Amino acid sequence: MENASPININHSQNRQEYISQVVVTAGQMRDIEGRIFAAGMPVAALMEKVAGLITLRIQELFPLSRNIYRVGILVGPGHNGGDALVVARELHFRGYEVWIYSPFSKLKELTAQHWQYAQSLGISCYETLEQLPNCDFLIDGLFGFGLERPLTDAIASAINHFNEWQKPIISIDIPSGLHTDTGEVLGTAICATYTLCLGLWKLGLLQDHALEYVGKGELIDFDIPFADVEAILGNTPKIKRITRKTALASLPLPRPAVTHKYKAGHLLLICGSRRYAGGAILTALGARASGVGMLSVAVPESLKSILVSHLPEALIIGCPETESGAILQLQLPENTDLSSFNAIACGPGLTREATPIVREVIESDRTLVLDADGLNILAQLGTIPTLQQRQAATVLTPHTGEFQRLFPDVSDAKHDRIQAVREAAAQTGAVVLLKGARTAIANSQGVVWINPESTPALARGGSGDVLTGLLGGLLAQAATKQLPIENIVATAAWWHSQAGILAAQERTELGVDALTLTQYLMSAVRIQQC
Ligand SMILES: NC(=O)C1=CN([C@@H]2O[C@H](COP(=O)(O)OP(=O)(O)OC[C@H]3O[C@@H](n4cnc5c(N)ncnc54)[C@H](O)[C@@H]3O)[C@@H](O)[C@H]2O)[C@@H](O)CC1
Ligand SMILES: [K+]
Repeated sequence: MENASPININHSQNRQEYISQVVVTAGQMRDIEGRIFAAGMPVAALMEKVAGLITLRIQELFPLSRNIYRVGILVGPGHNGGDALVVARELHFRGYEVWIYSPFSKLKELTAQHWQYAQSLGISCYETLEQLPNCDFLIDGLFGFGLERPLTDAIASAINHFNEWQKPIISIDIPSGLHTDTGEVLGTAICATYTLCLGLWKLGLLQDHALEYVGKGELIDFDIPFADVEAILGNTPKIKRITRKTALASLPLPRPAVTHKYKAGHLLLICGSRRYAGGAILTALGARASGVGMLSVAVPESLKSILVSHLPEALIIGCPETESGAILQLQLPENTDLSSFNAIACGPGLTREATPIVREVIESDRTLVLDADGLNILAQLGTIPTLQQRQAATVLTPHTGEFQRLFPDVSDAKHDRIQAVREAAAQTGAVVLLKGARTAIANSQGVVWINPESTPALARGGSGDVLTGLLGGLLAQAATKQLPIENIVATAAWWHSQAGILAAQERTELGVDALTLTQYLMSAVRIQQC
């Protein structure tokens, strides 16, 4: 996975990979576009090119060979509307039955010219909703990255009206009504079936609250020169989408021909309580799937036999326990201390009684993953600032609730998850993985990875425990390598999601319990490697 070194974008075979990683804000896109225009590309020519590509994609999605399609085109005042008008004209020439709707009295100059030309071609144009004909699908060119303020009531009710039609909607660049950076709904928004994002992925499309509006997101590459992207984003873009290629690059595959179990990493899991025995098993099964060379699992003594029966290959360490069955004290085998391990993952199922254990692992000099009760205890201890002083990497893996308890004073994680996870990483010096439909991972230098593909099938108890084990196992194996920690965390998030997607394909979204998920981890990687 590229991070420390710049992505080599000078080879054409790398273009697609690079383009699929880059994520931009509205401001960055405007600056990139500004450079292209300043270099001499006419605005109208670029609009023609982009709209031509959109038209081709629409023809693939709704081929005339199958049907005679009637298309409604929604046109806004800016260049998003201009794109839509060029698409309207092209679809009209290709034989689609097209009508245009635009309620705006004032259009940008280029958009107004296209409107006038469309009218001259005899395409029906409407300014009000009342007499609109029926259609088979709609194209949304109301607003793109130029939407900067909440919608007026009139536009909002028009958008609601079209959503109620329940026809497929193809949004150009971004569903109208969404904020390009935060994905926030600015009043109301088009519920798209497809979003054809232009040139580079817009950040808002990767924010959780945008997902129900985006539909299937696709990128339309219109040959933005690398130099212009680099000039605005720098050599290494700070916010990136995890791709298959970047994720596979941080996997410990292939294994060296000559190795032994201790060279393949030694992970210590600290998890479980009498109340939450299952969490310990799931965490350990996640770790098993990582291929880690040696797995030790510290659990309360009363859980030892059940862990042994599920994981005969692991070293199960039974620890003294409290009256209610939480780990009272870490009791490692003779000649072993925390520095004997390459990485430690601590938290699932511990209960909040295990406070001294969490304190102890934070004080260790080992790469540390804190999850679940590990995070709740951390929030109670109020030791977040001390994480900066740790001698090894720390990874925190909160869901939104845990995040809010841990970081009450950072930006609202519900409003802008990317900003929130960045602030949390800067505050702690840790790599922070904020779980969600689009899990986001940040390091303290502001590098962010976003997992662009997942499944709601993973929204189930125990799924996070599997991730913690898997991540711990990958970190233990990477201990001797020079890979950035956030890249390994991104790989774990991607792998976990891919297993969920595969399991959901075979078993439906209802069939992916956490134990089943562990059984799909290996096949998910095997399929992705092919
Ligand atoms: N980035 C690029 O390189 C390209 C961009 N193009 C298109 O251009 C779009 C951006 O164009 P624009 O900058 O003109 O912006 P938009 O078309 O997104 O809309 C901006 C217009 O809407 C108005 N507006 C903003 N908020 C409003 C609100 N709440 N209610 C009513 N009106 C509001 C603004 O005053 C402005 O007139 C992109 O999304 C894309 O579709 C393409 O044409 C060509 C290539
Ligand atoms: K749009």
